[in-house]
Amino acid sequence: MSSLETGDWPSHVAEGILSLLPLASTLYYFITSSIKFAFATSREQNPPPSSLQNGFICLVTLALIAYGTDAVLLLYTTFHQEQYDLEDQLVFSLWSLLLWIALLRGIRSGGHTRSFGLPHWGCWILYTAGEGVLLFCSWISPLRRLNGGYLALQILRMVVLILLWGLAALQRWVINATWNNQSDRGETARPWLQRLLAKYNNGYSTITNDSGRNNSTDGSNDTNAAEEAHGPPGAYETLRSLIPFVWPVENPSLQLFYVGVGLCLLAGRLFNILAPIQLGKITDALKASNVFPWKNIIYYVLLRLLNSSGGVGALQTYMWLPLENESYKKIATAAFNKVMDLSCDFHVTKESGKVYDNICRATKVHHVIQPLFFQIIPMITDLCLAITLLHAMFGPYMGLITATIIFLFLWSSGKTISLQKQIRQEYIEARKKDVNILFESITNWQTATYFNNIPYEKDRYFSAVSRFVKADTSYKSSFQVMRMTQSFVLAFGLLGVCFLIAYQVSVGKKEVGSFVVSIGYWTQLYGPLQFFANGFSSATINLVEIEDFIALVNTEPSIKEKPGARQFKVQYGTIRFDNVKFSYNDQQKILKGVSFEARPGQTLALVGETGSGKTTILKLLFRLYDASQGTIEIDGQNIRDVTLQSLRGNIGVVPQDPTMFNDTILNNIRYANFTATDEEIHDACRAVNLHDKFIALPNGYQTIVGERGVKLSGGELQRVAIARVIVQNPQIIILDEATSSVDSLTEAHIQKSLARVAAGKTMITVAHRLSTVAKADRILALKNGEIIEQGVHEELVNAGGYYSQLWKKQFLEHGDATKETDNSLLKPDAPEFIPQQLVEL
Ligand SMILES: Nc1ncnc2c1ncn2[C@@H]1O[C@H](COP(=O)(O)OP(=O)(O)OP(=O)(O)O)[C@@H](O)[C@H]1O
Repeated sequence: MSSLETGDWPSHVAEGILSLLPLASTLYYFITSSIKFAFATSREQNPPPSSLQNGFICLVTLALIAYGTDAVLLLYTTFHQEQYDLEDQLVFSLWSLLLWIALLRGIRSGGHTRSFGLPHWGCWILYTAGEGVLLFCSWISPLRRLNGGYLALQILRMVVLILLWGLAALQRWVINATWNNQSDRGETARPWLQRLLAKYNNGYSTITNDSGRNNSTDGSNDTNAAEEAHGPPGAYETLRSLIPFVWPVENPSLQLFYVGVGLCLLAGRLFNILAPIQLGKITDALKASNVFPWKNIIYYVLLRLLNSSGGVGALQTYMWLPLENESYKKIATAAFNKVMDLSCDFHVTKESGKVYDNICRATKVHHVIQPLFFQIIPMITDLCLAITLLHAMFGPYMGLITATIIFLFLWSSGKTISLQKQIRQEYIEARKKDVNILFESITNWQTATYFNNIPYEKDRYFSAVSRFVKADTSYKSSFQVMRMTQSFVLAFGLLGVCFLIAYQVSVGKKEVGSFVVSIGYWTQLYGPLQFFANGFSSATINLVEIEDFIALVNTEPSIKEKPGARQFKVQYGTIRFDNVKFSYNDQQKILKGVSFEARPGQTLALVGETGSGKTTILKLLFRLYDASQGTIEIDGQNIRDVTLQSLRGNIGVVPQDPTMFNDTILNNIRYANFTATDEEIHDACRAVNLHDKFIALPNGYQTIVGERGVKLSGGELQRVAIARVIVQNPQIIILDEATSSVDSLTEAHIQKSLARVAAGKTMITVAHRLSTVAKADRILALKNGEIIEQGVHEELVNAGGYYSQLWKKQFLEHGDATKETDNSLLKPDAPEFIPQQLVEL
């Protein structure tokens, strides 16, 4: 091979390619694989069929061998034939060898996030073009004519590249055909969110099918299997879902802040380039003469100041703060609103601790965005600039050393990051468990105490904390291992750089200032590289946490309003159930075709053995669930066609187990109607026999009722719940065992008051104590989800059927139950109460 001579343009072109091709390809590969690593999508995770993958591996290995042999031949020629002008070719071969090792590694890890794609194809394009031009130059230029061995290797590389293209085309064709053959394109083409939600189905989220019913139990195994096969959604998809929470769409001035942050980052990069050059100038000036380079020193210090946290750093933080706060506000409210909007099925399966933990972690979304903006993007820019500058200023060997160190660094960091991701997942699981047990045990303190299980709860929490601490330790240890490895790699690189520049200075090729400049750039590389792994890993790791939040906000409530749902207009309050069927899950049918009508001014009672479906009927009426078949109408309006807000606003519910906010009695009752006056609330409490009791308390109506109302007795809680409904004054009233914890005397009083409140309204009441419903206008007796008898009390007792059996049983157990409803049992001086609303009527 001939040395290059001036005036021979093919030689110049070849020289340029030899020096720029590996550099350009490395930069390209570095940038695209970093992006791909972070933003890998599920679809790209499909590995190519293994036979094709093996083909790629063989071809790339062949190219590797060609570059390796080329390098060995060049080294041999350099040292044995003492031909020292082959530096360009040698660096080209060694650098290419390094790059192709990285390409081979990427292909071998196919099937994971770094499966080959854009980074590889881009490099192949560059190399095909570069090697093609090199071959052409060798052919037309006598100065570049290659001897046999080199020519054979160059042709071999060209052939390998052409075959790679052929194989790549085949791979595209095979994969497209495979995808098209997956008739419904199965899980691969399914939006990642659905797959993600499917993953959470077992936990707390639901997916609605066409009928709007929860199908969380069906097919979860299938979706999990698919999830395993295709992996979790890519970070790109997660980040894309975050955009609405991070980008201030409706606030252009905040958008400008983003631009400002970007400009600060750019300025930072510029100062990073200028500072070492300035330092080199100072060193050269000091060495050259006795002149005091004060101007250079001031420029240098100024550059350092501008690039510190007191310069653009401060401005950047100042502009970032409102952006961070804005995204916090959006995320916190989005998560809370979503949890509040989700349907009953979510709330009965959720684990409060996990949901709470999830929302708390989601509000830290800026921990993902921050490293991305402040570390990863500047770091990639810094590294690219550093390689280019070092290569341009100190020659190809310097470029080769830098590239080698960066490859080694990325490889070792990549290994630990993927290991960490798994450890972090375990860490998150352990923390969720820990928080959940904490929540559960504290909430269920009473149960734990009644069953003397406080030591058990303590043990349970201790185990959870221990597991968390163990996971935390392995997580932090993995960080240390990563940092140590990185430090070794960087120290190794520094040694190479120092030797190289010191040699160049010692033989007079470079000025002393160059040594300072090179070390300056190298140390600048050191910082961003270390941040790279930390920032990158914390960003990718935080993304794992953010996925939970994304899953939550994308969970669809199973009970949804129809588009264009009307306002519910209650006229009379006629309720009609027509052949209603329902089940909570596929295993058990709860309602098997229930039909009835409740008319205004009437009280309809639902009785029957426990678990027969009474409460379920009330839940369907309130649209906590949707019937799987049949219709429910109120005044001729299907409850599915009206807005939830307007429907629920017209129905007053006293649930089986009412709960209160940890607030005053007054506020708890006013919760049902924020416009209610104190007097109306007092009247409602008189109706449930509580007024005297409340005013006798030291703080009267201002007494705090404790968490969930624990400071009130069961009977008092039920009565406050009835008072709420009285204050709400709805047209339809639902009472589910509303007076089960109340003594007979008080119950009789409440019944009397309720009868007045319910005048002209529709009331559905569920009761086990049949005396409570004996005076109902119609009684429906339920058994196994079916209405087996209906009529008024006397009819049903005389019929001698199911109701009659229940009645007799209670009669035998408790004596003449009817007597309990006898008004004579009321205190002779019991005040006759007429609620305010009735007075107005
Ligand atoms: N969220 C749920 N998920 C699954 N099954 C449920 C759910 N809620 C209730 N069930 C089941 O549905 C059946 C009917 O429950 P429902 O509460 O309607 O009975 P009930 O007649 O009101 O009983 P009780 O008189 O004891 O209150 C029961 O077997 C119950 O276990």
